[in-house]
Amino acid sequence: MADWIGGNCPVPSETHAKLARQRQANLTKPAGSLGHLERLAIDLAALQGTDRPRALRAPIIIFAGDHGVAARGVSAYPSDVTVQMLYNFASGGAAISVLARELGVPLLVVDAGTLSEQPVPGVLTDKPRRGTRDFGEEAALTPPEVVQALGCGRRALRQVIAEGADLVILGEMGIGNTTSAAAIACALTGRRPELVVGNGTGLDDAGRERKVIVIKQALAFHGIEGSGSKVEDVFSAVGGLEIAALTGAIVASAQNRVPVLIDGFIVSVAALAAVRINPSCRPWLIFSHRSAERGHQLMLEEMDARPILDLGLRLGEGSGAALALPVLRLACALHNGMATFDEAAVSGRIP
Ligand SMILES: O=C(O)c1ccc[n+]([C@@H]2O[C@H](COP(=O)([O-])O)[C@@H](O)[C@H]2O)c1
Ligand SMILES: Cc1cc2nc[nH]c2cc1C
Repeated sequence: MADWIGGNCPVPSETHAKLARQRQANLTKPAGSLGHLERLAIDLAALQGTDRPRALRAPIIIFAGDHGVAARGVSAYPSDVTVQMLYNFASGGAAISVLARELGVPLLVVDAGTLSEQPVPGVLTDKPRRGTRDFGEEAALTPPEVVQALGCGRRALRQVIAEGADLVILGEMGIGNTTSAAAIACALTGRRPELVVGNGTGLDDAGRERKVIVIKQALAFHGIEGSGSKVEDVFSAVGGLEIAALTGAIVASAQNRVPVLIDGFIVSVAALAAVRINPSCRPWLIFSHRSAERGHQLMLEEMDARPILDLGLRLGEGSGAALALPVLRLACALHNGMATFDEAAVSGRIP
């Protein structure tokens, strides 16, 4: 395992959390009436160590990778789509490209392991190999490939936060990656594949059953049933290059005091792996939405997470996280801009 990944993440500032809680209690509204928005502003204040939290600079990183297991008919789309979408991200036509433009935030796309032979213009290439091996018959990745993929995430993260970031948004693209993510989720939690496996890009029920069987057989083949396996062994057996890169980016972000807005099922599985490797990164994670992918709710429960949105999304690309950014921005605006009872000469709660 990469030596840097266990390095402690800073503890959020309890002093600023306390000040933010006091401020929320003094703002001109019934106590607690802004619900989850209050919690978000307080958490951001503690994470950013400030009286005035903000979510203005929120660069997006998308990690892309291909999956050998896709050859087993576990996705509704062919593997070609992964690289084709990289061109779409770069030329501005993908959902996340539109959202990034509307939000005024930069978008970095990283090829962490697609099948592409050539670099895609406008995309950062940092990949140990082209696609994973089919984990139905061999280990998806070697241990050094896992270490390199974790490092890819850290390098991209460092590049992006060097330009300044109040938080980062992480997303992914990879045909077949819900199969890899579900296998990782099963191996880290001991849950049965039936409970974790979803329809991904749109498999029918027969396809989903095939996916369950592929994962069950792979967990047995690699000896990672139950919940006792180490993350590095799980990544090597059934991992994805973009998923390991996400895990590296999540830990590195927390180590660098930058909160991470987590997207859907795949990014949440990468987050669970990050929390298992380095539990001190957990306070730095903000969960943006509940994906329609079966298994996502279990991941959220596993990390005791409460997502901001629940819109039935299952796109990936960081789209759910990007959509939650305006809520975070407005939570900060309310926290910073509302008048207190004293300032507005409004009577407080009857004692
Ligand atoms: O983010 C999610 O919750 C999510 C749920 C289902 C599918 N996806 C996206 O769909 C792709 C993986 O689906 P699949 O069926 O090919 O495994 C990948 O590119 C993901 O970004 C994403
Ligand atoms: C077209 C398409 C776009 C995507 N974006 C993220 N995952 C995706 C999967 C497909 C199939």
